[in-house]
Amino acid sequence: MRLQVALDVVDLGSALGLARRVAEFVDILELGTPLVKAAGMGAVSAVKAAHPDKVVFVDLKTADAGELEAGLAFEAGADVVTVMGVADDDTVRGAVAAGRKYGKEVVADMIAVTEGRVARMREVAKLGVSFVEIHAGLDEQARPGYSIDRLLADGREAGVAFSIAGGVKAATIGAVRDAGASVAVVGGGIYNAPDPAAAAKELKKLAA
Ligand SMILES: O=C([C@H](O)CO)[C@H](O)[C@H](O)COP(=O)(O)O
Repeated sequence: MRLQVALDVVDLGSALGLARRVAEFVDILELGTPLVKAAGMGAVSAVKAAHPDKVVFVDLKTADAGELEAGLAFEAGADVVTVMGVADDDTVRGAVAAGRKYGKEVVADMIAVTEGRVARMREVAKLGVSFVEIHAGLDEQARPGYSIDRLLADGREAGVAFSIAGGVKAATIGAVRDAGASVAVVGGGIYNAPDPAAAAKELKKLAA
């Protein structure tokens, strides 16, 4: 299973600093949505230039104009972008069309799809996304009683390639791997750690 770090910081300097510390232990560097909104597509180019050997994942969370938004990120150097799984099918198709044009990948982020999530994951897979991200966002995680278990259950049931995001940490990354995920996404479990590099190293070992 591959390890993806979500660079959920809001300025490019912090993102580059965090990426530099953890890159050797991760497979995928994600520019989180807040970073993209704060720093723009220039941040995509800067991270790719600093880490040409890493997969650069740009969490656009596109909800409309799929081909246009995905194309902007691919032009800037993204290897993978996200489109909202809850978006219109034509938005997903548009992002996928941009991916085909640039020879890059599109992931459907299933954040906010709670009812009928497995069925929707199968639909977007048929629309051509490379895999789905089964995701509980930061607001959902903050609610009392949040558990990653439902994400894992949906992954096991779906029969499509998936990643898991939603507060993954050392205590849960083994269960993410055992559920069959291709990628574990970790944000706070790395950037909030006292030593992000040590946390990433440990997570990589546990993910293997
Ligand atoms: O995508 C994310 C979130 O919606 C903020 O943009 C996070 O990057 C993702 O949830 C991973 O972060 P953690 O949940 O802190 O591991």
